[in-house]
Amino acid sequence: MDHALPTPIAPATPEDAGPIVLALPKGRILSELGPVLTRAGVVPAADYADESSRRLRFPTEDPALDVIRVRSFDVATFVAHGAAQIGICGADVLMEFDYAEIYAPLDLGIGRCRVSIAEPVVTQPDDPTRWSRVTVATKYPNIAQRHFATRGVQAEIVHLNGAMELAPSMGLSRLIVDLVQTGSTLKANGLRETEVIAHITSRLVVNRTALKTRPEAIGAWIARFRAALAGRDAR
Ligand SMILES: Nc1ncnc2c1ncn2[C@@H]1O[C@H](COP(=O)(O)OP(=O)(O)OP(=O)(O)O)[C@@H](O)[C@H]1O
Ligand SMILES: O=P(O)(O)OC[C@H]1O[C@H](OP(=O)(O)OP(=O)(O)O)[C@H](O)[C@@H]1O
Repeated sequence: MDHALPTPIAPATPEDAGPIVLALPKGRILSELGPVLTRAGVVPAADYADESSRRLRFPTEDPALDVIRVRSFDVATFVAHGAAQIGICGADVLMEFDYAEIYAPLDLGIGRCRVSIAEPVVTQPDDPTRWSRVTVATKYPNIAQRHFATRGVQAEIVHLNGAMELAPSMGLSRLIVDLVQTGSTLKANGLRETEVIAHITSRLVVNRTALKTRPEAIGAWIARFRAALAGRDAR
């Protein structure tokens, strides 16, 4: 499903637009991002990496760039609406929302995991091709629904924001769709991975309208991140 958005109100000139805003996800991606940001020349105020700080918007050493720190899912929302012009989030988030306004030019190769289906180890083997409907606990309702629909199966979604692994044993759902990396969370909760829906890494994302209205600034940031990935220092 394509999420259409109202057209953002463009400033009269790029100069009126203020600093470019880079939306960064707090949590595990942020902890892997440090070296890439440094090589790309993003040097935010010292407290941006301190998750106990209550501040959410940070200046950087470059007066033309500010950083905001938001939840991973919200990076896509800020960028899709043009509130932030660029951002970094997992491909899982992009798959879930499928925002037409977001362009994802760069795979950052961090935050590697997969979106998978899992079921209780004790579940009797069954032939999924014979299902017409199935209950699924997930924080990815669109990904799950689309995936099962391609099999002709109607997914009844139980939408959770975390701890999906508890759902089958507590009678909430037969299956879960969640992120898996080492598999240790599934194992610790008596589940097994039965199918990989997608392999995931983190992406640099940009707002398509901002790329048209401020092509030099946004293009320069894409180039800096590309150089940083290639191991070159942008500064
Ligand atoms: N186990 C994992 N291994 C590697 N990458 C992961 C893993 N779990 C999540 N990710 C990636 O990191 C992103 C953010 O996940 P994280 O667990 O930090 O936040 P969250 O718990 O989904 O967010 P919030 O705390 O806002 O609810 C995910 O969208 C995914 O791309
Ligand atoms: O296969 P593993 O290496 O065990 O990783 C998978 C776990 O990582 C993620 O959770 P996270 O730790 O981010 O916690 P949260 O979703 O509850 O925030 C995901 O939702 C799984 O629970």
